[in-house]
Amino acid sequence: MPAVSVQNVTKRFGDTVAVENISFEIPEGEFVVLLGPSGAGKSTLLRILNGLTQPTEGTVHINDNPVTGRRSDVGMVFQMHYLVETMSAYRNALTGALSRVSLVESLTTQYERSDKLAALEALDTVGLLDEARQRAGSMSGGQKQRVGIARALVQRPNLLLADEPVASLDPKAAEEVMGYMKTAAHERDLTTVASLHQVNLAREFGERYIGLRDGQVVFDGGRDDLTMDVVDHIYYDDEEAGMVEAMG
Ligand SMILES: Nc1ncnc2c1ncn2[C@@H]1O[C@H](COP(=O)(O)OP(=O)(O)OP(=O)(O)O)[C@@H](O)[C@H]1O
Repeated sequence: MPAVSVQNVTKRFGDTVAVENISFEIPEGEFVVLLGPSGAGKSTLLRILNGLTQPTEGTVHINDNPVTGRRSDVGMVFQMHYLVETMSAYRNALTGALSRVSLVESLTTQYERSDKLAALEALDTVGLLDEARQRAGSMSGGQKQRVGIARALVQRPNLLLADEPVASLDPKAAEEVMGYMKTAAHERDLTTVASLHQVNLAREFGERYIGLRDGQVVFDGGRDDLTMDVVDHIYYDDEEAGMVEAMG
């Protein structure tokens, strides 16, 4: 049974076709990178996987269960970390546990001991155990993003999604954050789908690549198949790709 199964998924917004007849399966534990130019449909696809957006056509299954709405077993890391800046890294990570409780419970939250341990474990995974008490607002962009990953891990997800998680970071911090995300995924055999704009990072951390263009899958393969020609094909139309080639 694949961890994720996407079958003939199309999403239209009025006349705009954001995602067109996409199908793929992801085995458990695979680290997939979504590539594609702006507007290719990456965020829409991630939101469909998370149940935040309903496809116009087609189906998505996670561990054989159809995705029909927001799922608590899908963790999400965003470009903007959305941390509570006045709270500590630990408290922020702990809020990942809220996805499993009802709204009423969350207002009077008494966290379980197992959740507190999970928060500390997750902070350890992202290399921030020593900074657990530090206020999120006083952390660097890379550290904040790592807290965001820890928070998603506390959710105990079956699937981890990341929408351009390092787009606002400098290259060194971006590489560090991706390294921690990969480690976290491997340690937990956690199926991961991350969209990335930086092809070099994608190459370094991805195991499989799904290239989107105009809402369609134009590439699905491993690192060895992700040649420069393939990257050009994903990002540029044929005329542009020819110009890029000619420029050397
Ligand atoms: N809520 C919406 N309403 C209308 N159109 C939308 C909506 N969300 C996305 N779109 C359109 O769907 C297409 C795909 O957008 P999407 O944000 O998924 O692309 P993307 O690959 O994530 O782009 P980027 O890298 O810039 O984030 C675009 O044409 C976009 O304008």
